[in-house]
Amino acid sequence: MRTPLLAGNWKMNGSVELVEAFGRAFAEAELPEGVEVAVFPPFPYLHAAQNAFADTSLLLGAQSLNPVHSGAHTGEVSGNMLCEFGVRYVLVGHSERRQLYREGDEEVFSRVLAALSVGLTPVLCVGESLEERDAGRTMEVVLRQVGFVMSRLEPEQRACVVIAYEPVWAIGTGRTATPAQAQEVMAGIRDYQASYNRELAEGLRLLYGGSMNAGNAGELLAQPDIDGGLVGGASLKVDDFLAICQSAG
Ligand SMILES: O=C(CO)COP(=O)(O)O
Repeated sequence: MRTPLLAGNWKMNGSVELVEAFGRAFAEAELPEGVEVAVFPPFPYLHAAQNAFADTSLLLGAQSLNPVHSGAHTGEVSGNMLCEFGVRYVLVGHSERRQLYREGDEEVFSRVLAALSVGLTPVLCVGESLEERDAGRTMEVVLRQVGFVMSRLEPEQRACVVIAYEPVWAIGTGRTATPAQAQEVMAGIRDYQASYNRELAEGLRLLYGGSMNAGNAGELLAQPDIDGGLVGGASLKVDDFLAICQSAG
């Protein structure tokens, strides 16, 4: 069935020291069998992470990529460059990028394509604002974000995408979606995919993100349509992140 994925998005946090601490802790840690764990440090730490994680099962993720492969794009990083550092996953469409850097659906789609073209697995982030939830528009917003990308992909490309549902109001606020709220949206995303292709929908990996921590992870991860987590703040503390990974068993 679906392989659970626990993904730690460090955002603009961390240090070489933290990378090394994760390497040491995960080299000794016993993780549940069949669970994938990936850490997404800022770009400058990818090389250190590739070395520090060499003796662990930790996979490497990146937080963004430019849609084009090279050229006059000062300050940007391409998918090819990420691959050189052993990166496997890349976040696309995180709400912070949508809000702070004005990345709209078209932009998100071009980044998903760029990731797929170099063999990276895009983690497509979607989620509604509090205003949208209060207006009863959660499913409409989430399915628009999902559909904009997925409906433009070939079936074999769709099969390579991971989707992370992160309600914007739950990110960094300590206000987690209840397991029932998260499950309802995840099931809605899977049903929507099933309307294209049932088999693809069954294999689609769906992560929950938004104030996930060691205390609430077990209950969230026990939901039938939640296949893992995209963890922000709690992924910066090695013991907390390990505890979350262990609750995926
Ligand atoms: O945005 C997130 C992960 O991408 C979630 O962040 P928090 O876990 O800090 O709420």
